[in-house]
Amino acid sequence: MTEALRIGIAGLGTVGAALFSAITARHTMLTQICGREIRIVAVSARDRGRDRGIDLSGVTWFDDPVELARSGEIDVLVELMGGDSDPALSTVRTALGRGVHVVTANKALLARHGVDLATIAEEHGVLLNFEAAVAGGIPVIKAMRESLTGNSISRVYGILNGTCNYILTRMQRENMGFADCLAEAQRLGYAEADPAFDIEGNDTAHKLAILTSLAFGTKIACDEVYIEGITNITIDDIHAADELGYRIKLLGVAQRTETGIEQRVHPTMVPKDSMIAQVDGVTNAVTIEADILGELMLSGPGAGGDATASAVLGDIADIAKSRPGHQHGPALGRPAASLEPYRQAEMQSHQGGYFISLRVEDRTGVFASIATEMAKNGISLESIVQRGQPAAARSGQTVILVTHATTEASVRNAVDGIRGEGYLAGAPQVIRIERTAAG
Ligand SMILES: NC(=O)c1ccc[n+]([C@@H]2O[C@H](COP(=O)([O-])OP(=O)(O)OC[C@H]3O[C@@H](n4cnc5c(N)ncnc54)[C@H](O)[C@@H]3O)[C@@H](O)[C@H]2O)c1
Ligand SMILES: N[C@@H](CCO)C(=O)O
Ligand code: NA
Repeated sequence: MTEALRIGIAGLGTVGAALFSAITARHTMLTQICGREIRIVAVSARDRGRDRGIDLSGVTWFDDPVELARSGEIDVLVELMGGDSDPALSTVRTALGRGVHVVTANKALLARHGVDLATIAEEHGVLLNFEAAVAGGIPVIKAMRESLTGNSISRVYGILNGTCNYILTRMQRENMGFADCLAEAQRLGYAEADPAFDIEGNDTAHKLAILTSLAFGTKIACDEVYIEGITNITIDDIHAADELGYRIKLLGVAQRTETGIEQRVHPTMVPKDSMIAQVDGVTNAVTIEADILGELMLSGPGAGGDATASAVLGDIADIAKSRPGHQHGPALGRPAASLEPYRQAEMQSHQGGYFISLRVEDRTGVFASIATEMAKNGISLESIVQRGQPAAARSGQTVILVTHATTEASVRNAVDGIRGEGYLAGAPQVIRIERTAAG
């Protein structure tokens, strides 16, 4: 039998410890499937003494993950530390540069340095696998990198952050407060080390930027993603959406338009009967619109130790099954040198429907003035309703509008015009509505 595939794991937190357990528990099965043993020979983490519920006797400990990458003891470096700079960056660079395969779950690192790292992997004839980096356990990287080859993709969108979807689901179902939902997501191992990355939308943006590159064959452009997180979404917004027949989800959307590519992350209203509206809790979903295949939707566990470890393990098994000397597929689905420059479409020209909620003072003519501002900007309304204020506010009204398809620029102009009228009693809430596949 071929020699064992020697694994070094840098990072033994939620994902690293789950991966260690999975490989240890399935040792015999993996050997049979891969035709060679997968053996963890070395690890690195910050705190050697911490109880992780795993047996580290028999593996070499490195205080410094870069030393692990340099050690010569390993065939595969598994990076599970996180962060878009050192030590993750130098650990991965060092491993690839020495001809060691890399598996990582680190979307922040790939979003910023993915093209460089893919180039180094190609130069050294090794694999850079990152299934766990986007939508956790869902095999979306494989689908886009391999199964959809030759398709032209027009749009890819989805729920890409388990923490946010978990928070929005519990707020909607149980009226739970935002902070309590977030604390629970952290306890369950879903959130990033700094959960601001989750709730402010950056984590979704990192994943979206990777998907955009795979979908459109362009260089990764994570700084070009328009980002709004979920921190301004209130239970009142969720209830108002519900009454109108919508759910609010944090979506990442990448779409080809006539002027370039739109990459946007924002809370989004989706019809309650759409497939994506039914995706709840930590579950993620990705929809890909492809010309040969048609529409593909993948859904499954998007975060958590075991779900993520499953994707990492699949990537390791692919390396174990590959044979030395065989050409390895490029990390981003095509040779890094052939990735095209990214061309950004302006957010102002985004087209779609909008939900606009305005807290207004009790004044004669307010309703008519709002309707006039909308008409002035060419916005046609699907509905406009007026209701009393939530209990917290003492007086006034809330006016809720749903628009037909219009442009971002028109909506921003109209809302600015309304602001200028002086009757708003709070910040306007604007939530985009996305066209989605029916359930
Ligand atoms: N938790 C999830 O559900 C999930 C899902 C998909 C991807 N990821 C990604 O997987 C990676 C790991 O996530 P996690 O949830 O296991 O994180 P974690 O915070 O639980 O664990 C991180 C591990 O890396 C080690 N580490 C961090 N900085 C280090 C440093 N400077 N030097 C040495 N060791 C260091 C820590 O000691 C710890 O063992 C991140 O990139 C994350 O974005 C996590
Ligand atoms: N914090 C991330 C982990 C999975 O990438 C999430 O909640 O989706
Ligand atoms: Na995945």
